[in-house]
Amino acid sequence: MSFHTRFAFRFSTVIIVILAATSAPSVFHRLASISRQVLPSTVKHPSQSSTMSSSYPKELEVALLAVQRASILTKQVFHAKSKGTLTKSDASPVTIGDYGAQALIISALKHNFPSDEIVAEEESTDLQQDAALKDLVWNLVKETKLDDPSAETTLGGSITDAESMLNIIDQGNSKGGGKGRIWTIDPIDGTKGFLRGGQYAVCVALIVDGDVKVGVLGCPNLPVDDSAPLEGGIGENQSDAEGKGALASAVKGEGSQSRPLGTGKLQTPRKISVQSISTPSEAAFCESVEANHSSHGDNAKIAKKLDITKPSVRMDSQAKYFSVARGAGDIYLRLPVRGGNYIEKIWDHAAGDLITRESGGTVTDIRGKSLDFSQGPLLTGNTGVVAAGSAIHAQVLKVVQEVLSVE
Ligand SMILES: Nc1ncnc2c1ncn2[C@@H]1O[C@H](COP(=O)(O)O)[C@@H](O)[C@H]1OP(=O)(O)O
Ligand SMILES: [Mg+2]
Ligand SMILES: [Mg+2]
Ligand SMILES: [Mg+2]
Repeated sequence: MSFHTRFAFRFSTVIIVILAATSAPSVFHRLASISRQVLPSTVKHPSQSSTMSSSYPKELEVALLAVQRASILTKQVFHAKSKGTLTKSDASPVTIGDYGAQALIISALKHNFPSDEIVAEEESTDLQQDAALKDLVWNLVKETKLDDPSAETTLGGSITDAESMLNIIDQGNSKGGGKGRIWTIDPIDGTKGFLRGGQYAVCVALIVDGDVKVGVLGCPNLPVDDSAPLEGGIGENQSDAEGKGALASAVKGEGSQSRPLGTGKLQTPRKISVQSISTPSEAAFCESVEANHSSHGDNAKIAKKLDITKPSVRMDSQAKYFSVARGAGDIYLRLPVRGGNYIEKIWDHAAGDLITRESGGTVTDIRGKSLDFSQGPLLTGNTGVVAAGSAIHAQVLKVVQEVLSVE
């Protein structure tokens, strides 16, 4: 790094510390006031909520609270002018929000389920080499708390210092696979969306013997209202203003739910389901903003063949799965980019896949195979994703296969 770059970076990190210190109380105050205005009904305590009837009650409760707490942290970074962004070796961005959210989620999971394994997106190597950035993440992590002390007690696992925080970030280094209990975490899915002020998601899922059993998605910039229309454009300038912030969850075989994201006690959940359309021509498409993540051209050809007239809505992250699951969108296609060789990661799909299926959707790859989470961190057995309501999935898949010439 040149002297000038280093100076600029140090200067910007100092600014972030100042911004974080001065803006945190107002952000918390605003969040509290949003939850009072928009979220009238709260459950008494998470353990008394509808999570009680679940076959994974503790796992669901901890995952929901962990995502909620991590989202408080990401929202602070979302509002900061500078987000402490680094570029990883695969040229993708990572921010202090990604590191901080991962540390908080892993500490809660390890505290509650010490023998479970974790496959998480980030690792601490770059932070170890940058003391200023590390301190920035540590300041966020140690300050971020749910505003319900009993929920904080449930999560437990408080982190003692910056060095332990690095160690905790690296406890997400399991190789995954098809045996045992494995959590997968994407602390910020859609980091590019996060940076451009669009959609992003905090994602946690529990995979048991290769099968996703629990999935939670925190989407701070999606509307609370499940019936709100999909927001158009390319997902820019979406924010967590009043009425935004939704938390989706599902347990295998038990359906899926949505609730306001909130900042403390879990709010009362509502059941969600895909929209009951029986012909794809009525469907609304969601697709990636990034053209190198999914082929926009092939999507357009498929939409045309299906006689879809509504313009496709572009948004980043697993917010697309959540949108299809609650009937705001109908079809999410993630099609291999021609000439590309990207293999999807489990943390980018596990929670969204389960939430969509538990909402009455079907999720396959372009060959019609279910997503296979038993192969390690990568979805090596799958190519692309086709997610849609079960009533239209077969028709959509057929056209996907025609357009992509899938044998
Ligand atoms: N070349 C790529 N092709 C497909 N997905 C990618 C690629 N590079 C990064 N991703 C991941 O795609 C997801 C974003 O997808 P979308 O474009 O649908 O929002 C993110 O999980 C992002 O990781 P990350 O978690 O680092 O943001
Ligand atoms: Mg990333
Ligand atoms: Mg991701
Ligand atoms: Mg990520």
